[in-house]
This record gives sequence, C-alpha cells and structure tokens, in this order.
Amino acid sequence: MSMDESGRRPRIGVMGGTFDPIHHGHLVAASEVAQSFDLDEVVFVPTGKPWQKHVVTSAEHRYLMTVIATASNPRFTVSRVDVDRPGTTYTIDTLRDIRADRPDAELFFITGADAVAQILSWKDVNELWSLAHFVAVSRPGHDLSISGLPAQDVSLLEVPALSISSTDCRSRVSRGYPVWYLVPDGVVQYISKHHLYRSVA
Ligand SMILES: Nc1ncnc2c1ncn2[C@@H]1O[C@H](COP(=O)(O)OP(=O)(O)OP(=O)(O)O)[C@@H](O)[C@H]1O
Ligand SMILES: O=C(O)c1ccc[n+]([C@@H]2O[C@H](COP(=O)([O-])O)[C@@H](O)[C@H]2O)c1
Repeated sequence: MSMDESGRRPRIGVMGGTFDPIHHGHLVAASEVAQSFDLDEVVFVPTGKPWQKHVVTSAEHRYLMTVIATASNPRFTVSRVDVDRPGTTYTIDTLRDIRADRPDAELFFITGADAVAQILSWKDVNELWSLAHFVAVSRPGHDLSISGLPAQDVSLLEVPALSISSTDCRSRVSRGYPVWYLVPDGVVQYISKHHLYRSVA
C-alpha cells in the first residue's frame, strides 16, 4: 500500500502479541483502535520467542490461529516477521521490520494496559517512540496509565471491556470447559483438532 492520491500516508496498526491463543479481547482492541485512529489496516504480529512470557504453544500454531481469527476482516492481516526472525522477540525489531516493508506508512503499535505498564523494561525503549505512535487500550483488571511515558508518543483508548485472557482460555481447555464465544469459532476448532492446551494452565 502506498500513498493515496490525496497524499495521505497509509495508517497501519501493529498488534503484537503471543496469541496463545488469540481471543476476542485482542480482536476488539484492534478493531476499536482501527476505528478511532482511522487505520487502513491492522497487522497482527505473533511473537516468536517472547522474553517476558511463558509460552506453551509453538509459534507455527499461534501464527495459524491468528490467521484463522483475522481471515474474515478485510483490514486485518498477519505478519510472520517475529515468527521467522531467529532469537528473542523484541518490539524494536518488529517495528523496524514492518517499517522496512511499509516505508510510507505511519505506524500505530497497539498494546493493552498490562503490556504498556511494562514498556519501560522493553529493549531500546527510548528508540521505540520514533518508529511508531503507541496506543494503550483499557483491559479489565488493569489500570490504564501512561505516567512516565512521553505524552506526545502514547495515546490512551477505552475499549469495550472483555474479561478474556489467553491464560484463562488455556486453563478452561485443560479443565474441559468450553471456549466457544471467547475465541473465534475457527480457533475453537483448531484447538480441538490439534489437541492444544489439554494438560496446561
Ligand atoms: N481482553 C483484553 N483487552 C484488551 N487488551 C488485551 C486483552 N487481552 C490481551 N490484550 C492485549 O493484547 C496484547 C497481546 O496479549 P497476549 O497475547 O499476551 O494475551 P493475554 O491474554 O494477555 O495472554 P496471557 O494470558 O497468556 O498472558 C497485549 O498488549 C495485551 O495487553
Ligand atoms: O521489546 C521488548 O523488550 C518486549 C518485551 C515484552 C513484550 N513485548 C511485546 O509486547 C507485545 C505483547 O506481548 P505479550 O508478551 O503480552 O504477548 C508483543 O508484541 C511483544 O513482542 C516486547
């Protein structure tokens, strides 16, 4: 996608996450930011090897569940940059790779309230602000605060509260509880077909 006839730069959201599994909290957050920030596209970027999270499932399964969950939305796409890059996943590399792919675009990195609270611990945090505008969305159970972060580079957005987490989805599957309506139908079927989360919480 390049600049349109009016000279407007494409506005691209980047939704990074471990997505183990992807759920409706992620999808609503991306959809709301797309609406509020007039985005042309949201690129979902499943992590390869996140360093601040215990990952249960292979990157390939998490990537495929993300593709299934986003397939019906013409403005949602999925990138393999983090899955394919060897080594630990850092957002600084994610944003550099997406920028290299979309040199014309304005990037908006989407994070939930829990993730943004940790952002000062992220690799090369002071360089992140020049690569993207950050949008921190509300999440039940977490205070939405951006104190200590550069105000011109970070926005706050209230989104419909969905009290869903991947941890809870994994736990429910392992206990034999349904995850229908917490994750997209295709993801329910993918989890069942590949016997994911049967013995993990
Ligand atoms: N219910 C939700 N509402 C708003 N934002 C969310 C929600 N769930 C996750 N996010 C945000 O989506 C991004 C990716 O989240 P992630 O894939 O780690 O899911 P998670 O549910 O937090 O996973 P886990 O329970 O395994 O820690 C993060 O920025 C996170 O804050
Ligand atoms: O760059 C970092 O150091 C860093 C540390 C923790 C999380 N992140 C990113 O934040 C996003 C959400 O991560 P997570 O672990 O909550 O799924 C995802 O894109 C991660 O790559 C990035």
